[in-house]
Amino acid sequence: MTDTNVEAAKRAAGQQAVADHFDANASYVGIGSGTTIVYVVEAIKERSTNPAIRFVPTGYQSRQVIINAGLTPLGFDSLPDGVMLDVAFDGADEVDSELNCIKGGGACLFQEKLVAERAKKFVCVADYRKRQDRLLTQWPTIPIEVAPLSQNKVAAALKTLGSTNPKLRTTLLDKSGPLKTDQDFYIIDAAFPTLLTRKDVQEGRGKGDGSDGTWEVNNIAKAIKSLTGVLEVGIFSGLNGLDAQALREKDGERSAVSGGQVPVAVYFGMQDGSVVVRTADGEH
Ligand SMILES: O=C(CO)[C@H](O)[C@H](O)COP(=O)(O)O
Repeated sequence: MTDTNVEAAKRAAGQQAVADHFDANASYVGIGSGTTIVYVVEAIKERSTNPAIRFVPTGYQSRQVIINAGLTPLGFDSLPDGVMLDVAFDGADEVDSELNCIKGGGACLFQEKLVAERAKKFVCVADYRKRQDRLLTQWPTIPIEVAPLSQNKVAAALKTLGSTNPKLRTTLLDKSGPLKTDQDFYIIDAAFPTLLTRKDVQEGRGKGDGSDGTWEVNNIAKAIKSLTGVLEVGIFSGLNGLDAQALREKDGERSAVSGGQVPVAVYFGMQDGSVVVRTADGEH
């Protein structure tokens, strides 16, 4: 499989995700980071007719992609109070059968989570390499954004949680030192054994709470997030945006405080040119 085929798979995923989830009358659209999102923006550009539409980026690279496409960016902190994004699109490093994702391969996880949670619908686009049953199957580590001062302390705590080799991410030129995120924080990439899904725990494949060496996705995300010095964890888990929104509306609360981190759908561009769509109901 050549790089050209991987790029074709990404483009096919982006085109179909936009065809299914982008409404040309939308007012606010979240745009994530990475290489696949470029194809989403390309497809949006072909369809967008509303001159007042605004695109909320998840970091520097994402903002540049929006601007280079001739679209108008809007900072997350400029969104009007109480307004949710109509939809947010983003890439993923790995996706499990319950639609939990690992993100942060491009070091943008904090703003990506802010944007995903602010969207009525969060949609992911990826190529076939990211389509797995469990997280940490092919993608090796959980990216974690940490305050520079806390890096040693967090790395030690990650080892006690069972991470074999938490590593500070450096720039491509190793000698230039630690990579800095858009928040001027560091990234620790922490290897753990393959993570269990909720179903795995229900079916007795492990306790999933770390006590027997197994971790379920939501449990490890919470355990890492609770460490002082951790800004955000590159695991997107829990309820999806539509479920979270339905719960808020049922409870009579329509605020834009928190949507879901889990996509309602993930579009995987496949090696044969087709696109597989994974939702809570399965794949088609
Ligand atoms: O989380 C991300 C950046 O932090 C990206 O969305 C993720 O790494 C996917 O990137 P790509 O589309 O290049 O595979």
